[in-house]
Amino acid sequence: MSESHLQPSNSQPQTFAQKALARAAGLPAVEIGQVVDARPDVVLSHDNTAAIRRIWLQFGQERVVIPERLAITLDHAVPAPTTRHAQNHAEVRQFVAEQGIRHFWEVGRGICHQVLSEEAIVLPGQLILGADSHTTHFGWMGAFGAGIGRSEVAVLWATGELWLRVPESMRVVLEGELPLGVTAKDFALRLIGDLGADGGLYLSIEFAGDGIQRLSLASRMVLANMMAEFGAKTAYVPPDEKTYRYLAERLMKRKIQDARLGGNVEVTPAQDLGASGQPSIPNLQSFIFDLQSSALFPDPGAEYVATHVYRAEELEPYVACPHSVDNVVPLSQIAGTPVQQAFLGTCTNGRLEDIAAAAAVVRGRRVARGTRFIVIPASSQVLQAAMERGYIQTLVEAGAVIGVPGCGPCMGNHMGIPAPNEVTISSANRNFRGRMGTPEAEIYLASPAVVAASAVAGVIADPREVQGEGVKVEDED
Ligand SMILES: CC(C)[C@H](C(=O)O)[C@@H](O)C(=O)O
Ligand code: SF4
Repeated sequence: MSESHLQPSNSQPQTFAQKALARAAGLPAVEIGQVVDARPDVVLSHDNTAAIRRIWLQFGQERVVIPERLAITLDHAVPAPTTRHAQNHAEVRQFVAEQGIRHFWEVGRGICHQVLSEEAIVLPGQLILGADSHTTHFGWMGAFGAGIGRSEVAVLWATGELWLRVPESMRVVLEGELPLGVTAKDFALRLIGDLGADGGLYLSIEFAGDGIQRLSLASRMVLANMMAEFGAKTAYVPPDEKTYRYLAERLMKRKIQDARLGGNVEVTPAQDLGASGQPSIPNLQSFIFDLQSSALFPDPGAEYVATHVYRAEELEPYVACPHSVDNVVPLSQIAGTPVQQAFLGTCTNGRLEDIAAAAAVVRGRRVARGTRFIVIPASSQVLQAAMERGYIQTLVEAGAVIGVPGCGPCMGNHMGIPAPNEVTISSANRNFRGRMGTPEAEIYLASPAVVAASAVAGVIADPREVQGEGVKVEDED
């Protein structure tokens, strides 16, 4: 039952979370703490779709009510490593076919959060609820993304709506420019280290400041993604021209492809390809304009539980030590720790700029004897772009192993499970005991450049020292 009668006046300053949930609930405005019935624009699930289906079947429904809003990827254990996984995938495919789900991506396309971003399935100001804790990811574009449980997803399939409490918000400001070799991952680790893994519990983390706007889109994804490890309900980065352009290009491409495939998506002639076969600029502009109009921004004077301000120049590379993401120390304190495995990938740090950073570090070097370097691009598009730019060749020449786009060993499914007592340095977001399989393994979390530097050094290492002059990687957005 919603409490929508508790409507505040529209004129009070609102946080992003208030605005986004008011929109999703079809209300003019909502109070912090109010419970609303929200209708998400997108409902995400992945390999766990089959398990959700078993819950949903108990409702006795034959058709999900919002098939067009479902987005499903196979990414967590792909290609299927065991018969059990293969059976699970088969069930997911059957569900997709039976329910006529258009937004489905097969094994190898990539990790759900990356794929939905690349396909512009979610747009600024929208609400995405996903059966995956890192659905906070979509804050990179100014969408409200939140992880929910499997039964909640089953309820959404059945009814199209779910109650949510409007969270309180925390404002996190980054001022200035990150020094060479210091990344969004380091900033996220520093924040979580300072305030604890529950420092953002059920909060909406609103990023702000010129330091945030300077970040590449890929780096903004790192921040929003990592906020799941801060206990946050959602995260928000204000969208800008870069965001709109990225999404507009992809949205336009997808709509045109859908129309060509004979789908029921309406594409007006104005949105079709120009005579050259290339999308013409005015059409792209119209998509950009639509995205700008749907974007939501917090009002000045909105209510925050706290504001934390960081000066980018004062940050340095950090590492989260075993066995918790808030066990954070400066890299310099832990450098020299031997590692048997270095893992670069995941929805946190498996993008082109991450692979570029790693390639820049290992170019002309070899992975240390006694250390494996596993690189898994977050998506097939990332893999392709990394091949075109020669990064994959550089990494393979250095002795890295390239895996199929997907989650890989991130949660201990396959493709790089450590042995007991081994140490892994990873670009992922979680390092709790047993995360990659055995509870006896140790996991350190760091930025891609640190992971790559450690792979060639065989010990946790500073990329700025391995590289000599530091690692300057161009913005790849
Ligand atoms: C399997 C899935 C439900 C899980 C999550 O919710 O995050 C996974 O993606 C993870 O990172 O642990
Ligand atoms: S890459 Fe890791 S954190 Fe991201 S969705 Fe997959 S298992 Fe979860």
